[in-house]
Amino acid sequence: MPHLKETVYFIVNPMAGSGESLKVWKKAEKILQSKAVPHEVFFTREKGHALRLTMEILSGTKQDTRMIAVGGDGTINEMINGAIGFPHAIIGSLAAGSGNDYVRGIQKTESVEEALSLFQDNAFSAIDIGQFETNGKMGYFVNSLGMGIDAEISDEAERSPLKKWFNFVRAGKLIYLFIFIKKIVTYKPGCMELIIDGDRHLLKKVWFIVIANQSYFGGGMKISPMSKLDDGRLNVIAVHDIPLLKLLTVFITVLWGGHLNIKNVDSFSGKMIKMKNEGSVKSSLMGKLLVGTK
Ligand SMILES: Nc1ncnc2c1ncn2[C@@H]1O[C@H](COP(=O)(O)OP(=O)(O)OP(=O)(O)O)[C@@H](O)[C@H]1O
Repeated sequence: MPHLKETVYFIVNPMAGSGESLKVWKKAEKILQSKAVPHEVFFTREKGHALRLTMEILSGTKQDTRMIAVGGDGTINEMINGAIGFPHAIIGSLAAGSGNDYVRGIQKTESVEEALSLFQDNAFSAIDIGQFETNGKMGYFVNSLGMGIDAEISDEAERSPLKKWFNFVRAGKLIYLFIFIKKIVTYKPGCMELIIDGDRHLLKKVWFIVIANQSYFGGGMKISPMSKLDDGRLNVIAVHDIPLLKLLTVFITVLWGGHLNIKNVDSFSGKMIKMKNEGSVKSSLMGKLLVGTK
């Protein structure tokens, strides 16, 4: 375990939460200075930079190294992908994005003070990490990955110029709801083949399937309340064959996890999951990563 005298590395995404991250960093910096915590800070310049910085820092040492993202789920996701293959990486995040599902579900605190104290108190746990393969691309995740309307919503939210506006009025999460309402009219649910640890499930009219390693997705929706961070399994939630009105109730009840009582919402769990429609995603449990948790 690292000693308090060892440098803590911060990677700040100045664009996360439409600039909110810089305010979060200023607050964190004051706390670090007041407690004389040795630290170094790097500011990301573009997409992919947090991943490269993480690899560079970790390849320069073999000692346990604490690295903290100051950003949202995109930033911590890049850092996790950069930390793969470095067993001395200890990763954490300060909530500074618009969704912040990582800090909500994994670190279990969105407070800057509490998050920093986790790292000072060496409050770390090893959590499961998922690996995925799609269209020849390989990557890693600790939150979730999805196929269907959910993936299209996340993708559009990420690219939407409206995200900045929603963040500006401090309603960052509403971007997902806004795009969902737009998509629900145009989305055509299709058949999906799901193979979980060798068992095949053929699902008709699939609206979305989420493979979750932790409870939250989409900026605070409790998609997978039964997910456990260290149980060595991934959870699968599939919403299919559902009338439109009932689908709307899924998107309301998912806020507290009540959607699992709806007949057309199925849940599974396993270690190796394959999803196939026009594209395909293969996902499996990969190993463990040490992160700060309450
Ligand atoms: N300097 C930069 N300029 C533009 N984009 C950047 C820069 N640095 C990082 N990025 C990209 O910004 C994107 C958004 O960051 P991030 O996901 O952390 O914030 P967010 O979208 O506000 O939060 P959340 O994902 O929790 O909703 C990431 O995909 C990241 O790669």
